[in-house]
Amino acid sequence: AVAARAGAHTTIWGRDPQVLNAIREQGMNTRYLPDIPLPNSLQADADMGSALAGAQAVMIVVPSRVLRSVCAQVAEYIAPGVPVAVCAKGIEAETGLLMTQVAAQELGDRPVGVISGPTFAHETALNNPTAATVAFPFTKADRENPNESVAARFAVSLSTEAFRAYVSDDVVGVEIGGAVKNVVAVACGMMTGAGFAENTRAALITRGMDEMKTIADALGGRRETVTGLSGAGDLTLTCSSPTSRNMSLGTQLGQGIPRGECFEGRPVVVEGEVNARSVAQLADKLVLDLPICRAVNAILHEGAPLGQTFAELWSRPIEAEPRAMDVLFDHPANPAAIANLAERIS
Ligand SMILES: NC(=O)C1=CN([C@@H]2O[C@H](COP(=O)(O)OP(=O)(O)OC[C@H]3O[C@@H](n4cnc5c(N)ncnc54)[C@H](O)[C@@H]3O)[C@@H](O)[C@H]2O)C=CC1
Ligand SMILES: O=C(CO)COP(=O)(O)O
Repeated sequence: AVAARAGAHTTIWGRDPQVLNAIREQGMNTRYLPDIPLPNSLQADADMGSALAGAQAVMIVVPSRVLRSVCAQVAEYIAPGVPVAVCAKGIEAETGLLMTQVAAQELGDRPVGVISGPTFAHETALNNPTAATVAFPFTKADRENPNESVAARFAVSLSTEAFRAYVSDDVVGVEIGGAVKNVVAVACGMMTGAGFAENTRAALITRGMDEMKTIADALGGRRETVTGLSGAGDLTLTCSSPTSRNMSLGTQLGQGIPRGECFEGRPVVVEGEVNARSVAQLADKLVLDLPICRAVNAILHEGAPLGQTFAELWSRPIEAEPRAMDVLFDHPANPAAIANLAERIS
């Protein structure tokens, strides 16, 4: 919808013919965005071959667990050199690869980048003022003529009076923000569901951002990218709103609702659930200190009790902030404090 509003000839491909018919005939995505009028110029096509015929640019917006298979299909239909922007937020569970790395494996030498930011789908579709970051690797030629870089051309093709796109060359930094903020949002939800409020959430957001910087740094991204739209921006959005599926899952679990009964048993894409495990695996492999992400993984995937795990998180030995202060304190955790807080949470 954003690309069509910006004047690009845009076709959406999908699997559900009913949804595609509704987009074509009623100008509405009746299943995912009911009641939001979409631009008349937006085309919809169930045949990927004809949807992609002559495409000059592609955006892939599917859950992270199916990105690889969708990229493999897309590769059959697009010409060499056609740039692909990945909008999925995640880290592949089996390989630990970022979404652009997965896409690059399937798409050969086509330029691959990412579009990410604080962009709840329904608000974006409503044409509310929204901003996001477009990141592609920059070549020497791009630096000499940035207007012609793939990232800038994507940004221009998406710019409307309400949608503002920023450009970056830090693909890793942008991707880490989008993937890891979901895990932190699950943590924020858990503590909100357990009955705590703004102080707790602000602490988790800030310390979660520190974990995002640690991962970005370890993978070759830039720490300052994490303070931008795709990091701090999306973290703030997702950790502040029940609209977020990640925050909402955490809230339900924090209220003691069993996983199978969350979302009233409906299947809902909660990227942070899968990604908690991917991030914990990365932390093991790269020996990273990521206490919040590890706590979420332990609760979701290792049967750790929510109250005890958060109490242990809060009673860790004191440490420096910022980490760059580079000192270590020797101050053991207090078992009585852990027991007290654990009891209050459960
Ligand atoms: N919904 C949002 O506000 C935002 C979502 N994202 C990211 O976009 C990605 C997709 O999320 P949503 O669109 O919200 O999920 P969704 O569950 O609302 O929709 C996913 C879409 O992917 C399709 N799909 C699922 N499996 C498929 C397959 N094997 N082949 C082809 N299509 C398939 C579904 O039919 C559906 O149309 C996620 O990584 C999410 O984190 C990013 C920014 C905002
Ligand atoms: O990534 C999002 C907004 O930027 C959507 O967040 P949820 O997947 O938690 O709903």
